[in-house]
Amino acid sequence: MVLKVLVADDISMLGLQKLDVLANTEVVIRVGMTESELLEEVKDADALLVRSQTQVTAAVLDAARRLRVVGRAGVGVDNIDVAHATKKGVIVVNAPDGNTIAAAEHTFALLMSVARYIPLAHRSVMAGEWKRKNFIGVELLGKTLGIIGMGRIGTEVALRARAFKMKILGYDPFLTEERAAELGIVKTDLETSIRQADFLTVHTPLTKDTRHLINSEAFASMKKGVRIVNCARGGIIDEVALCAALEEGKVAAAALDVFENEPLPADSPLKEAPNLILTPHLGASTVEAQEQVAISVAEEVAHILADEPFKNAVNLPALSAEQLTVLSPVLELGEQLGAFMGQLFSGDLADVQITVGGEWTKQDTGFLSRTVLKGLLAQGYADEVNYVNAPTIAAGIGLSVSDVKQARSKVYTSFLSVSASVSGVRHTVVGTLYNGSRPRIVEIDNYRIDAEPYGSIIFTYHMDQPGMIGKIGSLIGEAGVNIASMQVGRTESGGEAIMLLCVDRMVPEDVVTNIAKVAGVRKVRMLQLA
Ligand SMILES: NC(=O)c1ccc[n+]([C@@H]2O[C@H](COP(=O)([O-])OP(=O)(O)OC[C@H]3O[C@@H](n4cnc5c(N)ncnc54)[C@H](O)[C@@H]3O)[C@@H](O)[C@H]2O)c1
Ligand SMILES: O=C(O)[C@H](O)COP(=O)(O)O
Repeated sequence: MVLKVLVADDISMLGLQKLDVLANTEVVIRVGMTESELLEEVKDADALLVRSQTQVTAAVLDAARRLRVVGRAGVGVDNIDVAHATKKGVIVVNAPDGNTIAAAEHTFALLMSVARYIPLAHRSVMAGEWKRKNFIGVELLGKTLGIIGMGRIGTEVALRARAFKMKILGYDPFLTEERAAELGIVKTDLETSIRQADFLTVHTPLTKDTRHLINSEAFASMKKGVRIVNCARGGIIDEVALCAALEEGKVAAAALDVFENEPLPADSPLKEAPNLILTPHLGASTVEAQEQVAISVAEEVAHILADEPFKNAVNLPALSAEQLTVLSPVLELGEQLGAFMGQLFSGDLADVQITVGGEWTKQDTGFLSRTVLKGLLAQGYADEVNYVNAPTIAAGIGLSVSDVKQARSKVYTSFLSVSASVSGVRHTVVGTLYNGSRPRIVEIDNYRIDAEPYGSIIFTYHMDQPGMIGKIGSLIGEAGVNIASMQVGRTESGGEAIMLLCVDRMVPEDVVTNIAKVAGVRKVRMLQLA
């Protein structure tokens, strides 16, 4: 099958060339599609690449029957319905670092512009005027700059402001005193930054907490003559309140690169507001940034389509290449244990407990529950479930999942235990790795066992009595199926026992039925693992 990568926004060719590593792939560039064109084009797309213009709505995601990844050549993913993508198992990746410097430099260009009215003075000269007195600005030296959001861009803005010898206040819930001291800035609360700033710049994402963070109440508490910049997201600053504050002179000047509605509507009141400088979302628009974000996101998409490790997913926990090298056999064990459990104990699942034990507790095993759940839920959700949506599907069916770490292990150096209530009965499967890389099942409920969790498996619960192995083995042999290995386990002589037979292929249904009829067999299951 030919893979289709649909490019819906203007993305640098230098990046798109990175997709050439994919065999059998068609890159379809359709910039500026209408919504209905997008709904049609996305139907058979395996990947969709966008910037901030294309709205990747729930309807777009629902129309996409094969979509595995949405790649955002930039930072903000507010044009993508990430929650819906997660539900549908579609990975969303962005390019978080590529445009940081471009956005920080554009912020600085706007800070200088609000200090010295440069675009307004330019417009005046172009209109034939020479009004030097109208454009008396202020210096940055010694002024207080308030930065709301001290992430990548906020930090770069702070570093540049230090060169201008500004006093810098930073507000960010994740900013520590140590980090602030390291950057040479003062950590404050939101109100202090807003109240004391001569210049205020916002660098947060747009969330329900940051929408209209800077509103009329905030403007009221600011210094008269404050200058304001938004090069982050439209809507962080309330545009109506900003217009009013500019009209009354509370705000001396402001600059916006981003807007509540983009493109800016022709009748926007922002166009009439005094001392307001507008740029059309240019923060990331440098040659360097566009090349970097395009390369980064195209490489990520290529990795995802080739089933290789990737790192910038916004709807999956991050795993570095080093972590992946160490953890991949553990993750594989998790998925196989989940699948084994899901197929062996069918019924109403509730209350899954995933316990990591021994040496593995020293690793970041946050991803592990996704692999276990993917294996476990594959029984009921086959092709639908993947690492992205496994927790969402689990939550959707009311399955509570707890992750436990148990540093001490009496028996194994490291182990993984999956325990769940199935139709009211608690079952546990324990696995470990042999030689650090070969997954083994070592316990099933109270039975000790040693089996590889792969391929076709026949599993029985039966009475521990002479002749059982021979009878069951004969039925399988008569069906022409080879037995590769056999494991038995019992808790006491003459009690109930288990048998796990790895066979070269699935045995026919009627053979399974005949095994179930052997006297002393209580239950038989045919499992098919990857
Ligand atoms: N204008 C442009 O073209 C352009 C270019 C790049 C990025 N951006 C936008 O700039 C913003 C920042 O990007 P970044 O790469 O620095 O992101 P980032 O994730 O590195 O930083 C965002 C910071 O905001 C903080 N934050 C979140 N909620 C907050 C709140 N309520 N109050 C204070 N701080 C809060 C976070 O803790 C984080 O440190 C994003 O909205 C991004 O989309 C715009
Ligand atoms: O979030 C971002 O990366 C910026 O807003 C850039 O958006 P753009 O890719 O549409 O220029």
